[in-house]
Amino acid sequence: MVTAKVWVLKKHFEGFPKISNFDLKEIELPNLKDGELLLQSVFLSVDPYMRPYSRRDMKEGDVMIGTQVARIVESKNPAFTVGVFVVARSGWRTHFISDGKDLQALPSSWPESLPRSLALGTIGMPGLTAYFGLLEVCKTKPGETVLVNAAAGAVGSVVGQLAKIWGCKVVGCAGSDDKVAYLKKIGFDEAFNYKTVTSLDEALRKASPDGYDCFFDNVGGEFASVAINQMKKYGRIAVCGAISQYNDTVPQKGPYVQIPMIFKELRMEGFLVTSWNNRWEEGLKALLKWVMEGKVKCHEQVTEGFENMPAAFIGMLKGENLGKAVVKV
Ligand SMILES: NC(=O)C1=CN([C@@H]2O[C@H](COP(=O)(O)OP(=O)(O)OC[C@H]3O[C@@H](n4cnc5c(N)ncnc54)[C@H](OP(=O)(O)O)[C@@H]3O)[C@@H](O)[C@H]2O)C=CC1
Ligand SMILES: CCCCC/C=C\CC(=O)/C=C/C=C/C=C/[C@@H](O)CCCC(=O)O
Repeated sequence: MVTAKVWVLKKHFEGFPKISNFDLKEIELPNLKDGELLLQSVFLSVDPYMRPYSRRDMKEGDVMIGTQVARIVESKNPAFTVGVFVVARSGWRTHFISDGKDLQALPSSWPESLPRSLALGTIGMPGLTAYFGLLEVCKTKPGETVLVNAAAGAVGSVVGQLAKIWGCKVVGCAGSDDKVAYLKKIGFDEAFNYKTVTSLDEALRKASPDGYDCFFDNVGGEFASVAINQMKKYGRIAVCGAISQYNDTVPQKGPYVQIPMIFKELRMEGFLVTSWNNRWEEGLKALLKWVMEGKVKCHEQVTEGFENMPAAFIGMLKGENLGKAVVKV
């Protein structure tokens, strides 16, 4: 019998998550039945969506939702062999049993030298979010100017690099000087620390005096209110996330966007990366190629130890991560 460790949501979040919202439990896993697999998590993802989705999808006592890279350690399913690595959506667990239906194998061309944790970030759901958000929502054209916030994160850092590959000028903002330096290192044309600029309006105007053709919004709130007034005519706004609001106990006002939307004939479109589930293979293949060619640089914020999952999650929400936040078990 294998004992799995799991993190459960002990108490729904009120405002910013706290360590006390979580409880670490042990579960004795049964012996495998025919067709089943036993897997061990090697890397687990902590993502912003877990904060709003927990209230919508979970009840207290449930195992926290989430994805992991896991290794097959025992198999009673001829389609899966011991030692193979997959991406699963089994939540915050060290070990789990699967019938194989909900597992995604890493791309067959995944090189041994490439960290498998990237399957949770640049060459995974966040990278695909950037890929489809730019390609299918922003529909960037060469020579256009793209703005992205939370730009040093899992999604934002890929947005900026893909926009560069696709011939755009890229402006990014992030919440620390180290992150701004990183953005310039990976090719952003302009980058600034939104926490220290005296005026966001001036910082955006200085970065691109002619304004923005595309705005890839990961943050929402006040930032969006300011940025929308600097969109060019017929600009496109991809509403990817609103992390500035996930921990609010009282909904923020605004942003009041109607006048610039009309006057500049803007298109603002919310999207979920899961809308392109049937094209994830296409995106992963492209992202893997760009990473191997060195055209897309990756950075991970690795937290060691399953026991530190809540701290890694809270840290990411506070902006302590540069690049994709993952937990190494
Ligand atoms: N629509 C979709 O399908 C998907 C949407 N998303 C969304 O994309 C966004 C980025 O996700 P992801 O790349 O995984 O996360 P990141 O790796 O970017 O980590 C979150 C970052 O958000 C920034 N942040 C946190 N709070 C605030 C705040 N109050 N104001 C401004 N910035 C803040 C911090 O960076 P900083 O230092 O810049 O403050 C923090 O590092 C999220 O909104 C997420 O919900 C992600 C995946 C799929
Ligand atoms: C409930 C309000 C939600 C408002 C928008 C919040 C977040 C947008 C966002 O971050 C969406 C992310 C989607 C991620 C999808 C990931 C899947 O691959 C796995 C989801 C995990 C699971 O369903 O178990």
